[in-house]
Amino acid sequence: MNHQVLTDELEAVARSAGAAIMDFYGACPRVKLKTDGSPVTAADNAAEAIILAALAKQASHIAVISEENERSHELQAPQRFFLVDPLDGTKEFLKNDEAGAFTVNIALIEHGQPVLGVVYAPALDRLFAGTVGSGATETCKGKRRSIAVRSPPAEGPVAVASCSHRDDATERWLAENDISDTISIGSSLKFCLLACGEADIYPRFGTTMEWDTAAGHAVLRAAGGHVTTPDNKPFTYGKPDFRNGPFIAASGAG
Ligand SMILES: Nc1ncnc2c1ncn2[C@@H]1O[C@H](COP(=O)(O)O)[C@@H](OP(=O)(O)O)[C@H]1O
Ligand SMILES: [Mg+2]
Repeated sequence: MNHQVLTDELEAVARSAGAAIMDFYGACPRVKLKTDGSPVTAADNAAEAIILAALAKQASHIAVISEENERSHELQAPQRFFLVDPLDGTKEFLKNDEAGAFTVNIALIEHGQPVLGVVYAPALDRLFAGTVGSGATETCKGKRRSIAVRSPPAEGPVAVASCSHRDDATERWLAENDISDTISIGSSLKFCLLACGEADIYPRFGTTMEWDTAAGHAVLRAAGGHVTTPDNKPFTYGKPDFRNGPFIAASGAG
């Protein structure tokens, strides 16, 4: 299937998953703690079931690595696979505040790089989609527009950073790079703010898994940005246990 057609189909899947999440939003769903200490709720599981059923129907020949399906994490990464985080920013979801910074994430990886992805923030009704080579879009309140990264403003770049998982290494990096303007926001929306020209750089030194970053990374690539390791090496997917190392996401082409 053509990548752009697949992206369009995944937008609809992400919307269905987001609608299922919103059924639980504000309703204090029961929280379980996973072995890594991170929370999971019935909303994560409901969204994942919708996405996995849709992928099994539309692209059954492609392997799926999904956050809440722990058996999938034991797979040896093939050359082509989906990465799914049905509810990224679970801590923000549970806060139930006006920021609404939680997302549904679906990405396709080919040869270690994300080639397409969708990120949907149902509480904000912002849906980002990117197909590398064809561009990126944001659909908000029924209106779709093309998006692209911006050149950093003359007064200096604006950074984005995690809200719930800030760490000393990130603070040091921001200080060393003289970046004082930082937006704290949960979930993969950080990549999307770079992709749509609302921010310029996203340094991440704390823990993330590949499903946390793949879809946002795809949207950012499609919008003209890039992600590298802090020492400027390629940031690839299909790593052991699907665990990421530190990275810098930026608006410039790399
Ligand atoms: N100590 C930790 N152990 C495991 N995962 C962590 C973690 N700290 C952060 N994460 C990951 O960071 C994601 C949230 O990123 P952010 O802080 O940018 O919102 C979480 O996604 P989930 O909410 O899907 O579990 C989780 O996968
Ligand atoms: Mg996540």
